[in-house]
Amino acid sequence: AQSGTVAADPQQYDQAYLSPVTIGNSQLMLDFDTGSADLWAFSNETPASESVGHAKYDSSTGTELQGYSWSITYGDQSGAAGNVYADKVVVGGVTATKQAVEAATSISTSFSDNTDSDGLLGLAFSSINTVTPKQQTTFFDTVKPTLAKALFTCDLKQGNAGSYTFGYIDTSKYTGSVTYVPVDDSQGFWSFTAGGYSVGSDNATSGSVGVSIADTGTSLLYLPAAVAKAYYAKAGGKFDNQQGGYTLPCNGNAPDFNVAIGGKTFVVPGSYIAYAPITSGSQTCFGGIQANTGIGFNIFGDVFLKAVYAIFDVSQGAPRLGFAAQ
Ligand SMILES: O=C(CCCl)NNC1=[NH+]CCN1
Repeated sequence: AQSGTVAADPQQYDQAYLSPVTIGNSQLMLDFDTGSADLWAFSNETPASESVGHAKYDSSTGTELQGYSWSITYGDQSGAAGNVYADKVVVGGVTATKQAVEAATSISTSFSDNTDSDGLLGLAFSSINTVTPKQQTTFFDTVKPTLAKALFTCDLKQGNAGSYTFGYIDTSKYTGSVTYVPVDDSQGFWSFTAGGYSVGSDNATSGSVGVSIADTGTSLLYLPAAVAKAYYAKAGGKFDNQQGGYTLPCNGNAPDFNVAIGGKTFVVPGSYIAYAPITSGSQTCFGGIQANTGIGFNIFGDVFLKAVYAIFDVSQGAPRLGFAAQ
């Protein structure tokens, strides 16, 4: 049975985390994304003007799936589209011999401009894979039958290399016990229900955060408008239309955000919520917590995930998420 581990290297401000992946004879840095289900890469089929500075998948090692195509748009309105190949994909020693690899023929500017990232490796449920006429499986779903345990884990860190594992849980990566919650995969996401919250030292949680997805592909933590408002009222922040979200002082006094999941309280340090100066050198920071207005559910992105050890587990039949403090 297979198992393995791969580094998750943070970009500036932990905006995304990149992991080395071998596809055919190409070595690329991909953004592992539990909020989507396509494995796509810059490729020899990507216009040169859109792929400056990126490593590219050389599709000559693959078998083209004739007439297949893909097209994806993400929550932040970025996107890409292209053709499909079957090729060997290796992640941390775990091998998929015939993985659907989606070669980009067009890519939005936010991906072209981010030269650290050579594509995405989707880890949401294959039910939202965009390949047509025949939907394809994610890397995790492809290798799942060969894994020692049908699960993968995510150990992201603030400003330091973390890791993803496939097929095993690294018990040295967390403290205390793991709290498991049921996952509703009906929309293709790792969706769970978060409970009460509190701000700063008062640890008695109140209110209810609600339906949320665990999404490594999203940088920030998107919460109900009322929860975001309550946080920034205590953090001395404000909603800044010009910045398009809440901002707060970068002065190191931001309060922690505490949220109950499965009856256990998890703490997002205030330092993660003073996310990044709005412009270089500014004493005003863009907030790591923002309102989920227009999304329809909460997104527990990297600002939350780098505070915990997360286990994406389908080994019990029904999918579940495990969270532990790190
Ligand atoms: O698209 C989403 C949000 C799903 Cl609700 N997350 N994944 C991702 N990948 C690139 C930007 N965002």
